[in-house]
Amino acid sequence: MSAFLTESLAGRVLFAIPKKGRLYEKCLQLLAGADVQFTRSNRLDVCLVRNHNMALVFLPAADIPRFVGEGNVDFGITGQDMVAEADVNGLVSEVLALEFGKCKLQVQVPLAGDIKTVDDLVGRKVVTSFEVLAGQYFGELDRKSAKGVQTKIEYVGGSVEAACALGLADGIVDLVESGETMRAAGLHPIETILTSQAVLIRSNKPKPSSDASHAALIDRISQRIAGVVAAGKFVLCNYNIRRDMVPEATKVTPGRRAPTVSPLDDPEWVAVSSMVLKAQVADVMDRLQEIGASDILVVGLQNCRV
Ligand SMILES: Nc1ncnc2c1ncn2[C@@H]1O[C@H](COP(=O)(O)OP(=O)(O)OP(=O)(O)O)[C@@H](O)[C@H]1O
Ligand SMILES: O=P(O)(O)OC[C@H]1O[C@H](OP(=O)(O)OP(=O)(O)O)[C@H](O)[C@@H]1O
Ligand SMILES: [Mg+2]
Repeated sequence: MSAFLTESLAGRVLFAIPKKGRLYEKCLQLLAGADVQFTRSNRLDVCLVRNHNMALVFLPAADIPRFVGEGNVDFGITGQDMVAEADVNGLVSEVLALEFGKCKLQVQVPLAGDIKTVDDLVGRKVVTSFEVLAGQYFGELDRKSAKGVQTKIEYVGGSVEAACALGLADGIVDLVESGETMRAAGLHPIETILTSQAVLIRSNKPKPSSDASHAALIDRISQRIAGVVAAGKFVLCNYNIRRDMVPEATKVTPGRRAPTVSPLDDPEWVAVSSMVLKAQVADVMDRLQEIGASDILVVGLQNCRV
């Protein structure tokens, strides 16, 4: 890192972003939605933010919990699985679940084979990129088992699913989202160790140079990101309904605090506006129609503050 860059980082809030992989693109979308302006030069893993006293540090997702935990970086985005694997309990706080990067960490074994349960794996060989979590999980099973043996946990950095076919392992512990990788490798899940999604984490050990303005900036950016996440999760539902049906309508669209009810020129009717979970909107529209609502409009949110 050039002396110039080191100097210009001094006094700035540092925000860690996964440098590549599954979480990268979504993180860029969040930063754009939060109006964090920067230009990432080719290959450079640190860049200054133009419109805030902040710099972005692009790091492997697996390293982010440790950097944030040790206070080198003020806050960051990574997977809950990475936080658990880094064993940084008490050193970082999870500020916000980000609703992407959803996956499960599962114990998987060959479909064709003699291993049917995790107990069958006790004393055998398990290959994984999550040696801490797999070690804790099988350590516990080993202790409970009457076999008096230790399950061998071996680390590989990627393409974990190939380990069984290559004769390296009897089972694996790896991430599953669609299940495509697992099925293509002739494996099936026999246990889920944890479920995960991307999260915003914050250091519990602020840098000695941090002051109140730093804490305020971390809060402001976290709130902006929360707004972008909520905008992706909710839609705005507007409709007209007879005034006497408002109590029923409020049950269907309670809103986050309460629905907005506005008078119309016709005294017997009102207009209602309410935030609704995107995942529930079709069902909500059916129910609104059933209770006599009309002109039901659903509008996507570009951004919001919640
Ligand atoms: N298939 C997936 N679906 C959803 N989220 C995933 C998936 N795979 C990984 N993740 C999430 O993204 C995080 C980073 O995984 P990613 O695969 O990007 O990192 P990596 O394996 O270090 O990088 P790469 O695969 O590019 O070498 C994981 O810790 C997990 O939280
Ligand atoms: O259930 P699926 O939708 O198939 O996704 C799961 C796969 O995604 C990740 O791998 P990635 O593509 O990051 O490759 P890697 O093994 O090299 O990390 C993970 O390690 C699984 O292999
Ligand atoms: Mg990967």
